[in-house]
Amino acid sequence: MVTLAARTESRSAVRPEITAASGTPPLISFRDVHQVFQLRGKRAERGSAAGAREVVALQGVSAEISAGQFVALVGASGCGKTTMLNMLAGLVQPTSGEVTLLGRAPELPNMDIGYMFARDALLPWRSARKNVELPLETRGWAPAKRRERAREMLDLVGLSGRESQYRLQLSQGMRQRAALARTLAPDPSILLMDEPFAALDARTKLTLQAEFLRIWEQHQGSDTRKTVIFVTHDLQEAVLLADRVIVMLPNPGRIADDGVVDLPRPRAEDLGEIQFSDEFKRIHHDLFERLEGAIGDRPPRGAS
Ligand SMILES: Nc1ncnc2c1ncn2[C@@H]1O[C@H](COP(=O)(O)OP(=O)(O)OP(=O)(O)O)[C@@H](O)[C@H]1O
Repeated sequence: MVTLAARTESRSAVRPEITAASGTPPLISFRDVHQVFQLRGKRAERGSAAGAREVVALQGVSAEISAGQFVALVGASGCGKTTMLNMLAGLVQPTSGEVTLLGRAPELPNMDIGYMFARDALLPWRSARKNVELPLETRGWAPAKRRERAREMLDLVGLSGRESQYRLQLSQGMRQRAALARTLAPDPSILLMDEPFAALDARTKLTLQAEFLRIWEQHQGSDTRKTVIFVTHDLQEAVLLADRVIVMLPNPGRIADDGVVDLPRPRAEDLGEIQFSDEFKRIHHDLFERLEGAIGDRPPRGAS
């Protein structure tokens, strides 16, 4: 059943199935979060010409995310998606409001978090294997254990045989695979993914989406399932991968819609077909309408 139910107006009452069980604090909580960045230097000069020396990156953002949920943050450039990830990573403190991870303000560094970016960010002077070993080094793993884990992870993402190659010798798709292996290697329980597949061609993107989902869905229904916050511009990608889609709007950055995607799981093996299914099209269309409605500052068609 399609249940893109929780709309802007009812955002404070997030649907019961996506809130934590009563008595259990949510893993992640944003409470009335505002983020204002002061512009300096040339940006401020440009801004002042337009009458603004600051950017309201987030305004009144509230959301709760339970452990094990796969949440997509979707929206146009500048609506504050990366800022939300950076807050969870402890890189940005909110101007006002509260962000908590297991009831506490996020701290830096947090070894339970894996952060993956749109561009691979592989260190060019390190081989693929050495890149994957990097987060294990910072966590103090012994060299032999690191090597073994890196090989295992590169194998998992289809890069066995490429261990000793460097960034320049790898295609963009291979670099993203290596970056995915590096993110997953220390087995973090929370994955912050900032447009991880945006730089890929459509075919490679679908392959990597499926491989990532296969790895994530292995732990389906167990306590070890990772919580994923997945930033994307691509509504289709959001519906295909996530359990829940939070749609954001810019100027100021805010949540426009927040709903559950009730497509069956596991999906990894059928992603190619799912995107052509009637159910997928219906959810995608519904979300698109809601987004258009929010952009136009008018209720979407069919809303009462
Ligand atoms: N450190 C900073 N200093 C000043 N402005 C910032 C800073 N970080 C973000 N911003 C501004 O805040 C707004 C939100 O930025 P953010 O990167 O979170 O958006 P986004 O939705 O992730 O955008 P994109 O999809 O383009 O990555 C933008 O206008 C951006 O220019």
